[in-house]
Amino acid sequence: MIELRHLTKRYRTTTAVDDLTATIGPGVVTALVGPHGAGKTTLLRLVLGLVPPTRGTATVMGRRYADLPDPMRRVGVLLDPPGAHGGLRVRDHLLWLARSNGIPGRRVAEVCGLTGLEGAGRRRIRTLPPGLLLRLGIAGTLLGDPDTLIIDGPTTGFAPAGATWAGTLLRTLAGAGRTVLVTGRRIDELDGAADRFLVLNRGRLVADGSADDLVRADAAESVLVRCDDPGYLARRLTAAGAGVRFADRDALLVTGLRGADIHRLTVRCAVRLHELTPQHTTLEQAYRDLVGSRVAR
Ligand SMILES: Nc1ncnc2c1ncn2[C@@H]1O[C@H](COP(=O)(O)OP(=O)(O)OP(=O)(O)O)[C@@H](O)[C@H]1O
Repeated sequence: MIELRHLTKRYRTTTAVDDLTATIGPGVVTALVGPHGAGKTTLLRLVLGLVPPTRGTATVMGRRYADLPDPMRRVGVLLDPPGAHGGLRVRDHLLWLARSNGIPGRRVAEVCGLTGLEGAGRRRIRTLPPGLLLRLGIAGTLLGDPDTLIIDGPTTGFAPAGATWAGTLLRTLAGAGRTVLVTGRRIDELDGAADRFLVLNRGRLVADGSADDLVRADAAESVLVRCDDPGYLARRLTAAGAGVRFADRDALLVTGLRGADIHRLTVRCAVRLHELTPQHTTLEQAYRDLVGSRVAR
């Protein structure tokens, strides 16, 4: 269980994390998603005590990470792929990691089995392709059999098969009762992996829910409108406080007003309506609507 209470981190001119409150519980994979600079890494660094908060608290199982006894057995952390010891063989890297944390060497074979690295134990780390490096990173987080896993970008930059593999493993680990927190910039890459999304934009939590919740919330607010004078209607809708953009040359996508209100307005300003359809959006579109045009590739 990870608890964030009014968590805030200000750098000189930037509020990287802004008054964030959330509980990240066991049994599901929770994904922290947001574009470049949204504050994801800062949030993880705050949880791990690598930077002090300006305000608020972050605890793991009720304690600050720095106060956890034997943290590697409680929290498995992967912030960067393990590239630093490129000359080491996979098995030796994991053995070194286990021994330096008081974990029995037999765990190495177990975590290699869990992550599909059985055949790669003798390979040198610098020869591993990104997908195997990710597996090695995750294997390292599992050595201490922790209740909580924090993994930065497990699906970022990998081929779809690698992202699917990571998603399936993370779901299995969460299904066994662990708390699993992952991050990413692209929500579509995490769609199969995560049960719950915390969407971060400019340091603020702008949505919290399942993929279905996010899609439903977005669809409820968005209506496609076709009429004989979209430019004029767009101005009237904007004046009425709606968000309006052109979906194509003669269709408007309207947010902030319900279909019935839009209909009333078209009658009042004598615009002939051709179509008024609440939108069934995609997760990707819902995410774009939440974070604006800042979605990174
Ligand atoms: N040490 C620092 N000093 C000053 N500003 C910082 C520092 N670390 C992060 N920031 C700023 O805080 C904001 C959030 O950055 P952060 O790295 O947490 O975002 P992110 O969501 O992880 O982005 P990315 O996906 O690009 O890694 C950015 O505006 C960044 O420039």
